[in-house]
Amino acid sequence: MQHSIAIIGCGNLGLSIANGLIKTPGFDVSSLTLTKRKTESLSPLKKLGVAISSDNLAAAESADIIILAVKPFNLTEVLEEIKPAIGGKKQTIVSVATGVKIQQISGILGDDIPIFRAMPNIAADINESVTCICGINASEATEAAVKEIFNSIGLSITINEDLMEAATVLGACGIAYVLRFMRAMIQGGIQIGFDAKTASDIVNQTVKGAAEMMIQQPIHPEAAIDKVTTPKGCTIVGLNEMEHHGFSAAMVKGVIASFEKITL
Ligand SMILES: NC(=O)C1=CN([C@@H]2O[C@H](COP(=O)(O)OP(=O)(O)OC[C@H]3O[C@@H](n4cnc5c(N)ncnc54)[C@H](OP(=O)(O)O)[C@@H]3O)[C@@H](O)[C@H]2O)C=CC1
Ligand SMILES: O=C(O)[C@@H]1CCC=N1
Repeated sequence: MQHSIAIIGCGNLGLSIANGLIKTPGFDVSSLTLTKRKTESLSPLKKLGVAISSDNLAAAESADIIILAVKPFNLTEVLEEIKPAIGGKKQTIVSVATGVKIQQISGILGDDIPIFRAMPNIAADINESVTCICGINASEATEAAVKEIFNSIGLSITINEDLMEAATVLGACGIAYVLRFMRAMIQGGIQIGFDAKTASDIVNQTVKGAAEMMIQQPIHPEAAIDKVTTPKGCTIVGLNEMEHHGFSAAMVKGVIASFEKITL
């Protein structure tokens, strides 16, 4: 039986998760409730049969699995608001809030509640997220149900909670890093002669091909790069010029800066 799911705080990420769930073959849209305070932006989903509400407590009461997708600074008030609904039928809580520990959530809701942290990214919208997950107090069946949700919107990976901030950087911030890289490559493509649309088409498929190749043939990226870099050729000249300008160093330093922003 499909679990009923409430997504509380349906903004950028919550909506991506909702869209991914709705696109999942066999997903029963009537099992999904989405909340936010101003619900107008969710009206297209209402037409699909999804329940839309600004009543977090009622949404929590009616759901088996409650995904909390508000900003970290809104989480405490939302937890206090839904607390009366939690505990009786032992709903499962899944927080995607950056940097908020399970202990902070159980401190409000209770020590015996199944609580997960999940870190998806906005590619959930097209069922291509990666979602790192950790949790407490969950039965095998409950954990399987949570993983089923995130596997339906991409790939889920179970990790220890102490890696959750690193997972946020690599998977959730990571999609923005990749998009910035793509933008730069498109800009380069325009400078050497393509119109923006053609440059984007070439870059999109090139990045998709590189990612798909690493997924299907998981070798070290540098081993694949060796296959492209003709001695004295144009690829190595371009790569070396990028490194002279700090390409890899900039990426590593950016990853660390994001990590420090969450952890320090
Ligand atoms: N964006 C991303 O790529 C990622 C975000 N995250 C995390 O996900 C969470 C959401 O981020 P994001 O989607 O970007 O943020 P958004 O601001 O886009 O979404 C949060 C939503 O919560 C709603 N909201 C605020 N207060 C309440 C409330 N009391 N009750 C119900 N809804 C409320 C807001 O809508 P309204 O004002 O109408 O209520 C808003 O649309 C954050 O904790 C973030 O750290 C994690 C990974 C990736
Ligand atoms: O930038 C942020 O704070 C959130 C967390 C990961 C993605 N967006």
